[in-house]
Amino acid sequence: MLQEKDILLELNDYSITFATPDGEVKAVSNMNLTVRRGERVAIVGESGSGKSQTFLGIMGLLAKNGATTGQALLEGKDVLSLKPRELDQIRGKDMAMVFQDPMTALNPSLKISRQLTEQLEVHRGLTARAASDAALDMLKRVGIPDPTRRFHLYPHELSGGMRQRIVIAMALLTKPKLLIADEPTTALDVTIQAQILDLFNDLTAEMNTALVMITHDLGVVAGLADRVAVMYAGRIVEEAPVDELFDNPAHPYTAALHASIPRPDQDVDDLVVIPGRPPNLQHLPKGCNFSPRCSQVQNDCIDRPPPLETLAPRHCAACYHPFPRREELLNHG
Ligand SMILES: Nc1ncnc2c1ncn2[C@@H]1O[C@H](COP(=O)(O)OP(=O)(O)OP(=O)(O)O)[C@@H](O)[C@H]1O
Repeated sequence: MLQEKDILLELNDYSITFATPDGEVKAVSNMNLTVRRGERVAIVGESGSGKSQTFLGIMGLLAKNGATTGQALLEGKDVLSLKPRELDQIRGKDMAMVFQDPMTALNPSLKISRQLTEQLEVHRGLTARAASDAALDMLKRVGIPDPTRRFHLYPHELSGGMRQRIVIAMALLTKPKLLIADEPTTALDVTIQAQILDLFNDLTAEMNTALVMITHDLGVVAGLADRVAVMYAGRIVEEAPVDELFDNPAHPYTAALHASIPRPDQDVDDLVVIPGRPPNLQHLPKGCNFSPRCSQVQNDCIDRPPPLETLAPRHCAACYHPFPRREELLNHG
């Protein structure tokens, strides 16, 4: 049974809209999600499904034309209702975000040393000396070779992989309770990607930091997350522990994503592609957002959006006609 003290983040009926000259864009619709302390949750979906905006909204970093409704409770406190100064206190201390491009977080004109120590002095009130020791120690932990020398370099003097390690060090320095990683390895080459993902795993586990990993690639979440939430056109369509999601995908969109993961023994020509395109967020379908592309669509799917319902312990899907569980299929021959 999930106890209140175990819950770190709770989204309740959380929505994001953007006002544009052509009308309202509904980027995130009525989202409910819980992240426990120390848990690793992957948020998976195609480009434009609302993954990044969901968490930018929680961090108070939406574009000016964006607005949120509902609640985002961090340790019971609604971060959506905080004043900018109060949010500043929490951001960087209790929750931090790492992006695909490390340069979004680094100031090109400041040495690494300054960028790392500044927040320790501001948020933790450390002396310059103590902040410098702590920052150097963190550089060692994120695997920066020769950290004392690199400490005094500018960002452009480092490789992309090194810069991303610096950003991770920066995000973890204040020991946040929640770390949001938005496609943190997409810009890096494959070997470095694996190292960086290991680093996220090891350090967040060591600090009991909850990790939200945003990715478009369902193929990378095994081993990286405890639980997966699949998003489509601004809604969570399925949520389950990672093994359960792979063994028993219930939503036709998850099943299609699953089938489109390239396998080593497969020809490129045999890759499954989901036909059609996601809906326009200004004119969402009346029923299920996936219904225009869904292979299982029936009349009720077109009438009203399916609610997220529990199918098995900790496994929910928003579908009127979910795929049966594997054991049900076996029992029925
Ligand atoms: N300032 C804005 N004004 C209008 N629409 C916006 C604005 N910012 C984002 N959007 C829209 O919100 C939707 C969700 O975007 P979001 O970045 O969350 O998608 P995503 O799933 O993270 O995809 P990606 O991986 O491409 O970033 C997109 O369709 C995007 O066009």
